[in-house]
Amino acid sequence: MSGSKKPGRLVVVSNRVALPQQTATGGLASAMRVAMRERGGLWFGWSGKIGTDSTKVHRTKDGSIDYATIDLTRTDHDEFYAGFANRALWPLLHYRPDLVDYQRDHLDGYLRVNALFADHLVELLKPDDVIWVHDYHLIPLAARLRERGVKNRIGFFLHTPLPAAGLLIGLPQHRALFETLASYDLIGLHTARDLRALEEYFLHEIGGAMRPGGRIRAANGRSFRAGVFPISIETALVAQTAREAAELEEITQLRDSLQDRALIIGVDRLDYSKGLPERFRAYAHLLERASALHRQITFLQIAPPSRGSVPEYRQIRRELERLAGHINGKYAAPDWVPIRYVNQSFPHRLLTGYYRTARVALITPLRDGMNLVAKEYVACQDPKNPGVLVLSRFAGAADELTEALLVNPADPAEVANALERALKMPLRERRQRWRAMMEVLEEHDITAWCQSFLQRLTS
Ligand SMILES: O=P(O)(O)OC[C@H]1O[C@H](O[C@H]2O[C@H](CO)[C@@H](O)[C@H](O)[C@H]2O)[C@H](O)[C@@H](O)[C@@H]1O
Ligand SMILES: O=c1ccn([C@@H]2O[C@H](COP(=O)(O)OP(=O)(O)O)[C@@H](O)[C@H]2O)c(=O)[nH]1
Repeated sequence: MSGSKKPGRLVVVSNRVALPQQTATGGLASAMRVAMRERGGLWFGWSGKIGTDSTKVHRTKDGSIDYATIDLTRTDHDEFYAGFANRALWPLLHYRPDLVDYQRDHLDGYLRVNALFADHLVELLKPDDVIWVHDYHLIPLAARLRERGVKNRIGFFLHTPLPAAGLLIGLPQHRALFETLASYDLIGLHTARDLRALEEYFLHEIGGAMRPGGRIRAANGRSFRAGVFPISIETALVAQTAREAAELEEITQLRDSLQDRALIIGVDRLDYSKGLPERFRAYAHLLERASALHRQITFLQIAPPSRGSVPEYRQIRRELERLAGHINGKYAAPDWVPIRYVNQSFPHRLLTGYYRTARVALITPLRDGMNLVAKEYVACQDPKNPGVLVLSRFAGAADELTEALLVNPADPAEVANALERALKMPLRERRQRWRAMMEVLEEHDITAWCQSFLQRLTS
């Protein structure tokens, strides 16, 4: 697209859509809501509802964003979302082949819903629209659109990690699925490791070839580009919201309830990829080892339930209830509860105040595409007295937030050591580390992310 030509309308397509007035507890929805607000355009996806008619498109508008959503039938929801996307692809992409439950009818449902999305989209598209498809739910969407004659630029962003080819090939029918990525013009990933995995897969499993300018040519002759685009947050606004949130009644209540104890915070969807049982065990390890810290600290874990129709998610919920009960039973005193475990989601504004109140954020996923909570925590700190981020080296965010205390989440002793170090860290070191991370987030915010992807897609 030439520099002087007005860019075409942006059409974002994702399974999860952040509809107006909804709390968006996932990173994709919260990030794309901000990106869409700035640029405007059409956002197409699932309404979040199960209905009997998926042929009807619901339209609504919020400022410059036009929303078009469809309900999913019970069968489509179970096979596409709860089935193939979240019981086969999600564990595979998060390095958990042991949890992959591949079922042929789930794959059929996944392909059917992708075709359904394509059927709806062709009715909504204009010739100069720039289409940006998001995440593992919609890998074959560009191929289905191309079959229907769509010639527009189509980009794809994968919000999860991408594991090495050796793992990807364990998925039955992997080639038929992943080869369709070649129908996109540009594929975005969070980290260099994810990009290497994509290249390796196409070169060694699909029989593709690298072309000048980082292009990858697939076996069918189509070529596409791929690049690293780490997603981010609206840094300045998040920081401002946190400053203002300090005055909210809920934040005062939290502060009063702490009685000068240092707050450690974790905020994660209740997902096995987030390493919550390992985190609870690491905290217990610290309590066991450092009795001087008893009554001095409080760990608040916010964990809104997620994907409750998938059995592994119900199981992790039971496991955490048991662990939290066990740890509190063992270490609590009449006037102190070591873990506050809350299965509820909170509006973003309130979260920013919680982050600012916390001396430490304990964010230890076993694998995570990015982890926006880590970035939000940093942006919310008081520059004069910032808290410390303890972060899993397996979150995409660790590639940029190198001044966090980086840990292997599977090692309770290592996490407990980092936690203790964070709690005792002198102000000077806290400030140095925070400043370095904040500079990264100020330069690479969500606007920069969105612009860099779309500029590459349209150039
Ligand atoms: O839509 P749900 O099934 O309720 O799940 C919520 C979202 O979870 C995942 O989020 C990812 O995207 C974030 C932003 O890029 C990233 O920081 C995080 O590491 C990822 O886990 C999922 O990829 C989304 O599709 C879901 O909407
Ligand atoms: O109660 C909650 C819990 C989480 N979030 C938001 O949900 C997003 C989670 O994104 P992240 O990338 O950390 O993980 P994901 O859930 O997408 O895997 C962040 O913007 C959080 O602020 C929220 O608004 N309320």
